[in-house]
Amino acid sequence: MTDEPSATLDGVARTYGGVPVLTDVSLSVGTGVTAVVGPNGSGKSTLLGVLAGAVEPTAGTVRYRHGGPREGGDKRVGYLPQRVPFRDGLTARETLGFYAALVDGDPDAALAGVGLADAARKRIETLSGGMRRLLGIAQATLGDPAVVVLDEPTSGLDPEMRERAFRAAARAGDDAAVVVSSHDLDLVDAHADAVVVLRRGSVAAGGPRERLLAEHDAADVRELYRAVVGGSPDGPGSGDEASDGDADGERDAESVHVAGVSDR
Ligand SMILES: Nc1ncnc2c1ncn2[C@@H]1O[C@H](COP(=O)(O)OP(=O)(O)OP(=O)(O)O)[C@@H](O)[C@H]1O
Repeated sequence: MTDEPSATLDGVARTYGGVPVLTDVSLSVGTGVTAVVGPNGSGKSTLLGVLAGAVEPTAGTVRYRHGGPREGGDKRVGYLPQRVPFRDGLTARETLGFYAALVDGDPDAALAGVGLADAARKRIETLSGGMRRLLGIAQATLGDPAVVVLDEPTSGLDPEMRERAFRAAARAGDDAAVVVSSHDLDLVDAHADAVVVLRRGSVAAGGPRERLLAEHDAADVRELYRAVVGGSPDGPGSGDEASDGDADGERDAESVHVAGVSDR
């Protein structure tokens, strides 16, 4: 392992139709799991899209240690978008085989890695929502990527499947920089090495989880979130509007190195 970041964003901004969605985001991610949390609409998916090379920033730069998705790097960036259009009719193994052929990956190892080896012959349309998400995580980890970007891999899943999805993400984090957005603060608390709290498109707090908790005198990520954003992502005050005020602007645009490997 090394302290050198796997990916670094510097002054990244993104607007849609002139409306700012990300503003001056600077951060770096390294090996391990970095969780991106924040209210609905705070820019999590946009940030993950930028990291994955699927969304073009309107300002700023993204650098990858091993070369990025558009640079023909020696290690690609794996990406699980919020909605994955897997094709009905194919089995789980056939689906992964298709993606594996694109990146010279091992579909059986990827299936086993997310605990789906026994479901290899099941057709996509017979998989539960949770199994599809796990298959999506397997797809994103094919080909030994240096950076794995998972956009809300647990949304809509039951507690057991959520835990499995995060465990699979954490396993991938042994070798890669795994960046996962989530509203599930308890799982973030249990599995994330580093946390980025987004608020209105800016980094309100970010860094190794233990360090952030100590800095904000928080017992867990839920308390950290409350201290930085106000409310919780799944309760009253979860929206940006509801938490207007005290924290606004104070910590915006902080430049952070989020996945300190030495803090794992
Ligand atoms: N393609 C797009 N065109 C126009 N506006 C967009 C587009 N994508 C995102 N936005 C807007 O940008 C803002 C941030 O969206 P984003 O999906 O990044 O937030 P998020 O934190 O992931 O939200 P959620 O938690 O609800 O998934 C929202 O106001 C959204 O409506």
